[in-house]
Amino acid sequence: MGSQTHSQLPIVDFTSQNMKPSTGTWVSACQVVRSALEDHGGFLALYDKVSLETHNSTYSAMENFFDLSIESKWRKTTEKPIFSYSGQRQGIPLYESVGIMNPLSYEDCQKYTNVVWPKGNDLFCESVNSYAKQLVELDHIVKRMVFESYGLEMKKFESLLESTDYVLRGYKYRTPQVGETNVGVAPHSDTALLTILNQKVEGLGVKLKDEEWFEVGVSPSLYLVMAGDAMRVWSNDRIRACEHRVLINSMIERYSIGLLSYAAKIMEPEAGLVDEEHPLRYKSFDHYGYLRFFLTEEAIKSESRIKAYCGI
Ligand SMILES: O=C(O)CCC(=O)C(=O)O
Ligand SMILES: [Fe+2]
Repeated sequence: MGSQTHSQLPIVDFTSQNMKPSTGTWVSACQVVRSALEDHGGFLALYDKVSLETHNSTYSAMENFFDLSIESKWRKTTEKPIFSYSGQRQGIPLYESVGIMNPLSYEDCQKYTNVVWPKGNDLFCESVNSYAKQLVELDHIVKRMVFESYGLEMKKFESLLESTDYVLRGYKYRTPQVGETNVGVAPHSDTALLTILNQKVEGLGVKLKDEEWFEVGVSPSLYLVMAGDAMRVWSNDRIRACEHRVLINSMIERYSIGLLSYAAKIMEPEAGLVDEEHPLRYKSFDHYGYLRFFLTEEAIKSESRIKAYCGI
């Protein structure tokens, strides 16, 4: 028996009453969040502000969506270069995902719902809107903690939040047939600033700093918070983009839900994170330009898509 200990993904408890700015709990959590993002690109969050009712109704609403006909799922719901629906993709036959742009706006949820369900679907519309509103607070807290831990001004944090677009994503994986791959999604990093994921069925793994895979648990109040390529640019490579993957090993369909954030305006690497030790690594960054670039041949051939797009 070896005495080798594997590293773990840090877990931060946001349910504590003491998790308020300026408290000791908050200040130490800021350090844990920053080191976890720098080391692994992510961490686990315990967060109980998404009610069980909203959690359950949003998963049901997502199941409802994935049960639709292929034609309904492929209806165009946004002009942005964001996958409104993705499925039947080469190499990942088990995977499907749906994205609702601007889920914090009830009106936009309604517009989305009316395109997909011309007769309406109040459960879908209300659930995704409530889910996003209850979860976005965690996104704000984490970003605030990142700004605080680097000693950056709060007005910079506020201006980042003001120019953020959100997408709520649902994921579904069917079980593999005999002889079929169990890879739900191959290892990758997300293009987003931050992705906050909850899974209803296990399968999500994170590649830690030491190259070990860490399996994320299942609970309505457990979220994986991950930095994406855009956070790497913003932080001038201080923060890693979290490498993750999904394996389907259970005999039931897997569902998960994520809240992803994107920079709505051209973003520069944060000036306060550029110094002699950390020279400027990226040019200015157009997030939607990056999403358009992402599936080009040049991007696919490159060693690192983000470096190929705006690296120095
Ligand atoms: O299914 C999940 O939980 C994550 C899926 C994923 O990583 C992706 O589509 O980018
Ligand atoms: Fe991902």
